[in-house]
Amino acid sequence: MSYLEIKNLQKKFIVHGEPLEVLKGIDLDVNQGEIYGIIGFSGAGKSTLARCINRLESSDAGSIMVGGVDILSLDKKALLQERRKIGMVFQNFNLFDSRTVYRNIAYPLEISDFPKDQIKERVLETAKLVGLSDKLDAYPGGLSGGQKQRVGIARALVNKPELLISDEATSALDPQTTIQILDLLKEINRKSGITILMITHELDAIRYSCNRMAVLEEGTIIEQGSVAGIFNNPKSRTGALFARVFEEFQNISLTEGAGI
Ligand SMILES: Nc1ncnc2c1ncn2[C@@H]1O[C@H](COP(=O)(O)OP(=O)(O)OP(=O)(O)O)[C@@H](O)[C@H]1O
Repeated sequence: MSYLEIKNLQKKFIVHGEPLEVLKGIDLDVNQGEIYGIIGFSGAGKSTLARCINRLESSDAGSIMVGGVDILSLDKKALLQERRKIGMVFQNFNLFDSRTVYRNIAYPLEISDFPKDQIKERVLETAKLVGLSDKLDAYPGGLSGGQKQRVGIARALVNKPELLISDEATSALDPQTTIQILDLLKEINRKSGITILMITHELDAIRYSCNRMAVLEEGTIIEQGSVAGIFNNPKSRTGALFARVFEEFQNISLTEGAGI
C-alpha cells in the first residue's frame, strides 16, 4: 500500500527574472513502511522535492498525498497538524547551538500543543532510541558529527511521525559514522514501521538501506525500480554513472587494500 504518492509535481523558481524549472512533473509512489531511495547529482532538485513534500516550499502543480491526505490542499492550521506526521533530517543537522541536546529534541513539542507534563518523558524515550541518553545536557558544539545527526534524528522523531524524509543525512559524515546512522535509521524503520524517503547523492547509502529507488536528473525521475535492477542494469545515464563510480571506488579500495 502506498503511503507517499506524488503525481506530476512541478516547481519553478524565478532566477534573475527568468523561470528555472526545478521539478518537471515528478511521479513517485513510496510504500508504507519501506525505505525508498532517491539519488541524483547536485542540482538535480532533490532538496526542492524534499521541501515541497512538507510544504516548506510551495509547488506550482501536481499532487502530494501523505498517508491519504492531500498535502497541497490543506489550510495553514491543518498543515501544521499534518506536518507532525512528517519528520525531516538535514545534512547540516540544523540544530540550535544555544540549546542543550534535551532542549533541541524538545523543541518540536514545545512549539506544538503537546501536553507540557509529558514532554520530558517523550524526550527521554526518543533520546534513548537514538542512543543519546547520556548527552542530554551537552550542547551541539561539544558533539561529534554522528552525535549531532542523532540529535537531528531524535528531533525529527519526537512527534512520532509516519514519514521521515532524510535529505543527505549522512553526506557530512565519515564512512564509519555513516554506517552507524544508516543502521539507526534501519532499526527505527524496523521497530516502528515508519516510512523513510532517503534522498542522497551516495549510491552506497541507498544500496545499504533500500530495496527500491528512483534516479532524479534535472528535475525528472528518469528511472525507478529495484536497487539491484538499477545498479546491475541502469537504463539512464545518471544511473549508469552512479553504478560506474561505485564500482571504480570499490576497485580503488581493493587495489589499495592489496598493497599494490
Ligand atoms: N530558493 C531558490 N531560488 C532559486 N533557485 C533555487 C532555489 N532553491 C534551489 N534552487 C535551484 O534549483 C536547482 C535544484 O536545487 P536543489 O537544492 O533542489 O538540488 P539538489 O539536488 O538538492 O542539489 P544539492 O545536492 O547540491 O543540494 C538548483 O539549480 C538550485 O540552484
